[in-house]
Amino acid sequence: MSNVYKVKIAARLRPRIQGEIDDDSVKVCHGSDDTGGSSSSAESGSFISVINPRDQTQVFKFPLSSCYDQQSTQEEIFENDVEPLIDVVYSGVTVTIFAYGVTSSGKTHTMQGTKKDPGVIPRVVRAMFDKKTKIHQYNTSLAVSYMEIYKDDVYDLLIDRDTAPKLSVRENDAGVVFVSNLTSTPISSVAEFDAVYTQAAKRRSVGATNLNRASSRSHAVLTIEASMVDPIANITLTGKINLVDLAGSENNKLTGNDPSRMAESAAINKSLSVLGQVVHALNRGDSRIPYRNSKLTRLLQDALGGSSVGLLICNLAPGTKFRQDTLNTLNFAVRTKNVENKPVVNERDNRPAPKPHFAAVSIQPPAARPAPALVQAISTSGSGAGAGSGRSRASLVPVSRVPRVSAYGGGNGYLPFAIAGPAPGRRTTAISEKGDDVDRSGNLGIGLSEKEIDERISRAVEAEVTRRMAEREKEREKEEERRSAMEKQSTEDGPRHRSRSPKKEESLPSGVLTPLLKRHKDLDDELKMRLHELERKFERGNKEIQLADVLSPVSKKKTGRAYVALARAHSEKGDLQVALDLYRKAESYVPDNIKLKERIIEIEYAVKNDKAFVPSPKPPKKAKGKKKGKATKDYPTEDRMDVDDEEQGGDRRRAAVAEFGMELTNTDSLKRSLADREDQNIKDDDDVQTPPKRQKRSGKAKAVVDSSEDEWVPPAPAKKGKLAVVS
Ligand SMILES: Nc1ncnc2c1ncn2[C@@H]1O[C@H](COP(=O)(O)OP(=O)(O)OP(=O)(O)O)[C@@H](O)[C@H]1O
Repeated sequence: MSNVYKVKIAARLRPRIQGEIDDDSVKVCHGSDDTGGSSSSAESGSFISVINPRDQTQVFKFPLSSCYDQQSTQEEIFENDVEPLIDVVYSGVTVTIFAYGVTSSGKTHTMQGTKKDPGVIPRVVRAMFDKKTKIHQYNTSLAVSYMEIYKDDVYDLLIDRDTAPKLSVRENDAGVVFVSNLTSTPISSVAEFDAVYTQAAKRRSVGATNLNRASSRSHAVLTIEASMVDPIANITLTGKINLVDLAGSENNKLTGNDPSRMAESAAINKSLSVLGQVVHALNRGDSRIPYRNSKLTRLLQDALGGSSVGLLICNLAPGTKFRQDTLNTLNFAVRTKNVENKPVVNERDNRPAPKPHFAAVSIQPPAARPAPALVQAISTSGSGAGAGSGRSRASLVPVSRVPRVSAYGGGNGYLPFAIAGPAPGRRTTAISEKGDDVDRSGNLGIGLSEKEIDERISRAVEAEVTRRMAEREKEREKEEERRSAMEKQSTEDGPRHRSRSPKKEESLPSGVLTPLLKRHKDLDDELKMRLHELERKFERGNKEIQLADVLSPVSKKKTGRAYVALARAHSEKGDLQVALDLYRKAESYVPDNIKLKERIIEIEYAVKNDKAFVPSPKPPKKAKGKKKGKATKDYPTEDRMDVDDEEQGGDRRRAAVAEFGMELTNTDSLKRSLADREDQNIKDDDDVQTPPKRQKRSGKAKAVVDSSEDEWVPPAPAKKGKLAVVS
């Protein structure tokens, strides 16, 4: 696998604070040193050891690439783990650093720090400006945005608290998640940033008292975006760094009984729990990752299993009362370190887009080229990124693990990773102000109205039906010829052969076959015919089902509706066989429609018995209830299948059932009974049985796995006094 970068994990144990009881049960160790140390290094094989709170003789060991002990400085963390990422940002890649940990474990201290002891954020900004002056081939500009997620709502921290509306998180067709209308303020110096940030940070804390928003109870996301315009190559690279100070997970018992506190706490725990589920699902390689279950994970999705570079700083508190939380945090850390991202360079081609040829109008995948060598250098996965230093436009491939992209190509405006509001002068064409995909109508690529599409479907269906009918007619003629040839042959062959011919059976003197046998023979013939028909239908149906599988629910309904309309028209004209075929096709798209099934039975009966079929009149509009409205929405009045006159249709159906029995009349029943018989054979042969309980049990197992997301579950007991390695 190329270009894979694992999320990097650092852990930092903060010093004991006043009044805190620290029993030394959490230690930072480096290499063979089990006693702790003062520095950390990715190469040292460092780990955190924690004494099991339930069994003091057992020690758990969590190996992580960077472990910082109580004496570690802000500078160390920045230099070891953060500074190398600045170059990654300037290569056009998105970087996300997030601080995770229980309340008061030191997340804000690590990310923000104090004036005297600045943390990651101010250091990153300074480094960004320093680096900017060294990049000469680009015209580089920086911009900042800052938001918080409070009780699963997103607020802009760069605008006045009183006027700050809830912002919506959106995703365009290219899979880019962004915050609609988030302010992005250009900054030209560290001082300018400081002014903006100080103001915003105040808003956050003011919110804690006035508007029921507290900094420690919201997730704060600060984004510095670097736009690098290369005037010679006519491209723009956009690198970003998202600095996320997560709210602390906390024990509800400690938050007090204040209902609003409890609600905050529940929201925090829920979003962090979803974060855990996302990591767990990524580790399991699930096809569905529950990013959408919280705003936090939606916004962080690019950093977890996406196309950005991620660094998770796990903050740990030394106090005994935090021991269980420390284990939870470390458990989360070891899981996250297996999450893989596939970073891409966000590059926009500034050349005007060529006029699209009518036959090739489609949404262009984004420009993405392999992440630069710098990403390789910082990658701990060892898999290496592609070189990609050339400026030529790379092939347009989706690169993230989940089908998602970081840039929007096709000569349109660039839309950066997740957290982005509409900045002035850009991302104008790919995404509208409201975050809607401007090309929504063009999604179909051919600018047709729904009516035109329906008409086209109808025409295509009609043409296909005509073709198939002609085919069937030819087959019938051939069959007829074959049969008459056989008959001729048997007549010529004389009495010996004639005695074995079916004709002979038919010509048996009356009374030799009892009426029962006669009926048996009729049923046998009928069954053969039906089986033959079923086989053909199965083949045909398979194709329809395959097509139905790839259509959206709306398209399925539309196609089903088109078939129903055509079928109805044919049944009115008296072409019952054609109508039947069309109704069956419709069934592939709307398999659960009972009325449609009934209609099929009725027409089958009419065809079989060569009887006329009069479609039941359309029902008068019922002026009540939402329920009816819904049905009408599914099927427009003229086409919908809930139009049967129960008495008329029901009689016919009952007659059909009486005549053929369900096995012969209702294809589903026949299929089912055949399938049942098949199943039974398999069981008899192999004695394979799936106990119904099994599913129940697996359900329970899942519940255990899920619950383990939030609560640390000790691994199988290790030998007393030994280390249990959690990796
Ligand atoms: N490395 C450190 N060195 C010195 N003091 C620290 C360190 N880490 C944290 N602290 C102190 O510990 C206290 C709690 O830290 P902080 O507010 O950063 O925690 P937090 O995890 O952000 O909490 P919350 O989730 O409630 O926001 C603060 O008083 C902070 O100054």
